[in-house]
Amino acid sequence: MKVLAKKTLARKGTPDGRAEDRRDALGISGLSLAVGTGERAIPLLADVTVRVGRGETVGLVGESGSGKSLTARAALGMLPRGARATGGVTVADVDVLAAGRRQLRDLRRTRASMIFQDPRASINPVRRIGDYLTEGLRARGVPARAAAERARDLLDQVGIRDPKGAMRRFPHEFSGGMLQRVVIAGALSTEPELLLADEPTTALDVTTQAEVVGLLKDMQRVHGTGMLFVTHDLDLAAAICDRVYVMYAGRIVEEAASASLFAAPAHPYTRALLEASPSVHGEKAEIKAITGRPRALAESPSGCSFRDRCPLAGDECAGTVPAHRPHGTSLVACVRPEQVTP
Ligand SMILES: Nc1ncnc2c1ncn2[C@@H]1O[C@H](COP(=O)(O)OP(=O)(O)OP(=O)(O)O)[C@@H](O)[C@H]1O
Repeated sequence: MKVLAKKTLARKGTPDGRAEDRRDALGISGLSLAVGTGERAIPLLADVTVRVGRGETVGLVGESGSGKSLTARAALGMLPRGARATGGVTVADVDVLAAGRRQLRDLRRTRASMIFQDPRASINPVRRIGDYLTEGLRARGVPARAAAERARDLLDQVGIRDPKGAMRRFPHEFSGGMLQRVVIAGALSTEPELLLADEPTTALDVTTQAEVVGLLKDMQRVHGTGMLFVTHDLDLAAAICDRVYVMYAGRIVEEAASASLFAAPAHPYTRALLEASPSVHGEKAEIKAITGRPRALAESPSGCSFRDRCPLAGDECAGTVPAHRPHGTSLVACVRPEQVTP
């Protein structure tokens, strides 16, 4: 991992107008990422700023390839091999981009946890659930007996029947939904400040999805953890998050409180996402697919990355990348948001 330059977070401020706060669970500030060098350099993220307050639930939403996972992983210092990063990333009071190996390992063990789409990919299949759950606690110096007691307690909290027996079982003995519950228990075992949930319900059936989302919210509330919830599903994000960041082609294009995002999207891409999704909030006359295909940052057009798919695009969208500006209660990177929400 190579860090080119670090901006001073305290000076930078955040898109929601607050000063960056060292006590935030997560502060990503002006993060840009690229792999390769010289003419072969491929930009992956550009000027991404995301903040998650303590105990807050924040959504990161966009189509496939928009850069959501890269952003979430950067919070743990997990950058693509050979990537160059500029900007700042802090988790609680840890400067992630400047952290050494050991500090990053400690951060991942105790202060920030990540849950992935497929629970089977996060658990070693030949280790017992009890070992998986007590590992982080033991690393924190909790004695074996107390760690086991805490693990059983957590299993109980996430709705696993017979926690004592479950500790002795192996991952293949659980269904996908039950195993994701175990992973959530593991992720919260050390009371981390930050939980990164990367499409945690996408691999589950609809009923189990709802249960796991409900459980995540409950657990997060009880433990006071800040959560970055990564999803391609804007309806789901708006339903469970306090605030949502919408990402397109490696950039944040809109940030808003969930309620206002739904009622008054300010970016044409946000509106297109809403029109393309079957709403959980009632009836929609028609589902409209977004024309064209999603772009990665490296292949996006100059100026506004969305302009080749945008029904409102004009000449002024081609020149420079639109800066974030307030519109209603949103912060939006579009030159004509009043045409999206008059
Ligand atoms: N190591 C890498 N080298 C080159 N390109 C990469 C690398 N890692 C990711 N990318 C590209 O960066 C873009 C963003 O990837 P990312 O995984 O963050 O997308 P995403 O929004 O999470 O999508 P999905 O929902 O499909 O997981 C994609 O176009 C991806 O191909």
